[in-house]
Amino acid sequence: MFIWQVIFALGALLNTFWLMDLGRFVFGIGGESLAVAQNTYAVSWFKGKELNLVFGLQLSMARIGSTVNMNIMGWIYSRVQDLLGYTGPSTLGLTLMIGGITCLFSLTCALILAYLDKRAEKLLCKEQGKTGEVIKLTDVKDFSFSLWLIFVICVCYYAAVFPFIGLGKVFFIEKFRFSSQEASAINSIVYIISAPMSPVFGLLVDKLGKNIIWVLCAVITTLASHIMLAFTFWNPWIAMCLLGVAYSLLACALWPMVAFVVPEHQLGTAYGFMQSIQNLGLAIIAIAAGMILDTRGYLFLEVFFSACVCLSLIAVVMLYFVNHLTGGDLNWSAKKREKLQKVAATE
Ligand SMILES: C[C@H](N)C(=O)N[C@@H](CCCCN)C(=O)O
Repeated sequence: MFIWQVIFALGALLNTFWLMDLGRFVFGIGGESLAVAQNTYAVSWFKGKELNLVFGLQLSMARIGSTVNMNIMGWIYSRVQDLLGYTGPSTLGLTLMIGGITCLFSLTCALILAYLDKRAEKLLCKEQGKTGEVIKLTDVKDFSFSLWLIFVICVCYYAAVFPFIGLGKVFFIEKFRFSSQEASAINSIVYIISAPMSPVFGLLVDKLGKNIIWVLCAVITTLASHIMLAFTFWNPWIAMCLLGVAYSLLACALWPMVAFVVPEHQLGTAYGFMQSIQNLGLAIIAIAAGMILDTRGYLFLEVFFSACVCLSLIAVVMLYFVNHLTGGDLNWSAKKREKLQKVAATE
């Protein structure tokens, strides 16, 4: 990602748009692979401990990053412009190079993590505990129905959050007559809420367990928020704050569930699939949402997003029953999980 951020910035410096496109394309592949690795690391180190909190903290860091980026890049661009005395490709290129410093920091952290992970593996003799099972893409055919339901919840839920935020600014300007600045502020509130709230919710889910119930609460709250935005003229800050809280709760409770339904050696494949399906869904839905907006307007768009959340709700309810009927541990309380973990350790 660091290398391709530099290539992206070089593309701007040289005023070569195709090079910028290429840089972003590979950067995107790297970014999602990084997220898969992060999730897998988190599970392998924290399953049975503070896993939901760790996911909450990851999300919080990512959201602090997005918020800082949204607010600081414009300022850096102006400073570079003042320094060079003109606007244009070199100003943009230099600004993007400066932005790349965060990728360098990320790379340094990844190298330190790799070293610590290797060292811990040796100290804890983790190699000996390995089952020798080989990772194959064909593992997909062994994925349980519960895992596929988690994928459906993920794609349908995120479809009503990320593409909505993408079109949100114009929505608030058109429907609520907000100024451009007010619309930007309300549109970023979801990410701003998620930065402090995600670790809090992560801790709560760790202490209480019952992941499916939390996901259910988050999906219902999100549906209420979209319905408010679609059919009422109530102050939209209420709906957007609700959406921010619901989104933070969902992300803390949903992603760790994968660890309960797949064996450890298939975790990377499962998270990789979850993100591929999520991104495919987001790409299709972002195009569909844009078309609906152009041809039918904002009411239809909000109804469309509400329908996506409804599909996600159906999948959560199905997951609840499938998990119950198959004796799955997705909805166990934290106490029960701890008790069974102790029993397993003594056996
Ligand atoms: C970036 C990825 N496609 C994604 O959707 N991430 C989730 C959270 C993933 C859990 C923490 N690694 C998000 O809500 O941003």
